[in-house]
Amino acid sequence: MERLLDNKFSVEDVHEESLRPKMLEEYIGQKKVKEKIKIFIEAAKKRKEPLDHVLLYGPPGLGKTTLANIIANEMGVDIKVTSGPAIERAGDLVAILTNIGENNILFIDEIHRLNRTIEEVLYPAMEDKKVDIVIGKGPSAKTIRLTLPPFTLIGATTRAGLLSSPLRDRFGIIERLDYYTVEELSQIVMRSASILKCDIEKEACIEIAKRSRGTPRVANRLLRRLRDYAMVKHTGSITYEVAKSGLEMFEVDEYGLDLVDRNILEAIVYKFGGGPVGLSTIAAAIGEDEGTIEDIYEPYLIQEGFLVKTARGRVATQKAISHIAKIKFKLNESGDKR
Ligand SMILES: Nc1ncnc2c1ncn2[C@@H]1O[C@H](COP(=O)(O)OP(=O)(O)OP(=O)(O)O)[C@@H](O)[C@H]1O
Ligand SMILES: [Mg+2]
Repeated sequence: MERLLDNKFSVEDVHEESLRPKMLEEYIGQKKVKEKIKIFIEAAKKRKEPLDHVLLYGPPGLGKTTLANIIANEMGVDIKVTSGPAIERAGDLVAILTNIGENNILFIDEIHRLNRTIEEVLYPAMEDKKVDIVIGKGPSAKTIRLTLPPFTLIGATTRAGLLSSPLRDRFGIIERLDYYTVEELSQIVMRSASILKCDIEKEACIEIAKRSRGTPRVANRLLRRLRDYAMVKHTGSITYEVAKSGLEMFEVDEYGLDLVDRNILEAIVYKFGGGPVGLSTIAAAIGEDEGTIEDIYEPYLIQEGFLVKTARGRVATQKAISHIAKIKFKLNESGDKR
C-alpha cells in the first residue's frame, strides 16, 4: 500500500519536478551546505574549471537530487543523470564517461549500489580523467587508455556507510543533508503552495510542517493531499481548520506518526508491557512485515525518541507511553473505543 508519510519517492511524487527549486537562492534550509557549495561554485567559475567531485548523502526526500540539479544550473553546465543500479556493465559506464562534454556534470544517484568492478572504472576517471578501454578478446586483447575532458561527478546516497573508502576518498566535497526544521518546512510548503496556485494560511503551513517528519518530500505530498481535501470538502483554501481536519482524516498525528506507527507503539506498550520485545513478535502482533517495520517505520520512531533498540528487543520510551495514552484518552472521550 502507498504510504502517505513515506519519505521514499512514490508514483504520487511525479509532480515533484515542478516543485523543485532551480537555483541555490530558492533552496530552503541546509544553510551550512548551501554556504559552502556557493563558495566552491564561485571559485570554480573564477578558475574556469569544473567543480570538484561532490558526494551528497542523507535520508530520502531531503533534496539531494534537487541540489545536484541546482549545482548544474549555477555552474551553467549540462547534467547527465544515471543511477547505481542502472549501470550494469563497466562498458556502460565507460560509454557514459566518454560522452560527457567538457566541464559538465555526471550525476550518479544511489551510488552505493554500483557494482564494485564497475566502481573501479571511476577511480582513474575521477582522479586523472582516464578510462581504460579493452579492445578485442583473449590473448590479443589490448587496453587503450583514453583521456576524458574535465568533468564533475556528483554522487548521491542514502547510505554513506556503504560506500567503499577508495570511492569516498575521491570526492573533494562531501556534504550531509539533515532533516529540516518546522520553520524551514513551512517555508517550503508556502513556496510549493504558491507554485500550485493554492491558497493557504501560514498556520496551516506550520501544521503541515510539524507532521512532515523533517522531510520536504513528505511536506509537499501532504500539501497536495490537503489541496484535494480542501477542494472537495471545503472552498479550496487550506485554512488552519481545514489542514487540521484533513490531517486528522488522513490519520497523521501531531508528531507526524500514522496509524501503523501508532499500532507499533501501542502493541509494545499495551501488549508487551513496554518491552523489550523482539521485532518478529511486534510484526506478528500487528500483522505487518518484519522488514517493513525495520526499514520504513522504525527509523523515524527511533530518531524521534519513541523507541529504543536494545540487545533484548525494542523498548517503548516514556514519550511513546504518554503519546499513546493521550491518543487513547482522546478516542475514549469521543466515544470511539478502538
Ligand atoms: N531545500 C529545499 N527547498 C525546497 N524544496 C525542496 C528542498 N529539498 C527538497 N525539496 C523538495 O522535495 C522533493 C524531494 O527532493 P529530492 O528529490 O531532491 O530528494 P532526494 O534527497 O534526492 O531523495 P531520494 O533519496 O529519494 O532520491 C523535491 O521535489 C523538492 O520539491
Ligand atoms: Mg534523489
